[in-house]
Amino acid sequence: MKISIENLSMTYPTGKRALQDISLKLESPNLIGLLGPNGAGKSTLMKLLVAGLLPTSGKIMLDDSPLLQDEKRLKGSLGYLPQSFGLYDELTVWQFLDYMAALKGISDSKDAIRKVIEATNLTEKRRSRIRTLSGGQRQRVGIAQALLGSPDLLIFDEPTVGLDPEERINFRNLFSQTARDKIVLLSTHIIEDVQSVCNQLIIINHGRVLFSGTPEELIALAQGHVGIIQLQAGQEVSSNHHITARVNTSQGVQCRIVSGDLPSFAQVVEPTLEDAYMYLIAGEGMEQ
Ligand SMILES: Nc1ncnc2c1ncn2[C@@H]1O[C@H](COP(=O)(O)OP(=O)(O)OP(=O)(O)O)[C@@H](O)[C@H]1O
Repeated sequence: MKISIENLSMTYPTGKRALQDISLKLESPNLIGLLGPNGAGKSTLMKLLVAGLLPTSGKIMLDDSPLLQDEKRLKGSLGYLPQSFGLYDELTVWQFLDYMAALKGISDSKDAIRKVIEATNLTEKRRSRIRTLSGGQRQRVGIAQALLGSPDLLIFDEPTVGLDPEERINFRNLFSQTARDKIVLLSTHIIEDVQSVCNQLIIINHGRVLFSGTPEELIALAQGHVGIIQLQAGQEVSSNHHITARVNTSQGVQCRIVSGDLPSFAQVVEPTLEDAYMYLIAGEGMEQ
């Protein structure tokens, strides 16, 4: 599967320009992390990709036909976990997934449900009513319904919200396995979620694409722009630099900073993915 996003813009009826002239190519197999601060436009992009919203201008091509012309095909090959997902509280996990399987037109639903229940570690909870589940378990049910029928395109809007660290690791592994022959696009605020598993990262801010490439390419952008400085009592970091960590030591305060222009006394260090992300996002307001 190949998705081509061409000059896509979205302005809400309120006049809010959520996306501005976005062009991107997504190809399977690929696990893609969509990163950006609150309000950057991530959910809007995802809703446009699942034809839940119509763009103001531009288009999305699914293989070689326009997405909106081929909505039926899209629905058959799509798994989507929206950011807020209404579950039917009185149904059991199995009943809910059975209902979702029927909506998706899956014929061998028993087998399909069993597979996603196992993948999301819900076997013990399959007969529990959804209202009795914890936040993390409910999130797992949301992920399970998206996986039903093994769709070629999976879109997860903040799938790891509400999951504890162990569950987050399990899900990272699950996304990575799932993406072996599919496109999985996941949005998150948590860099660790994408660090070890995504082969493509897309960073958006203020409705524009700031970066699309591999994690290594993102890190390379920040080379020479991350350093450690030691502050004496009463000394402050200039507002041109962005602090990513601050540790109190016996000699004073040690700060890790990212900056377009590191001070000469900074000890230059290798950037992490988080540093590189901060460099890119904060860079819009930094002196270069
Ligand atoms: N239905 C809507 N009507 C008007 N404005 C909207 C609507 N939905 C989103 N917006 C605005 O569009 C911008 C992008 O929102 P969007 O939800 O796509 O961002 P996001 O990156 O997903 O943010 P978050 O990480 O907080 O979920 C924001 O300024 C938001 O307030």
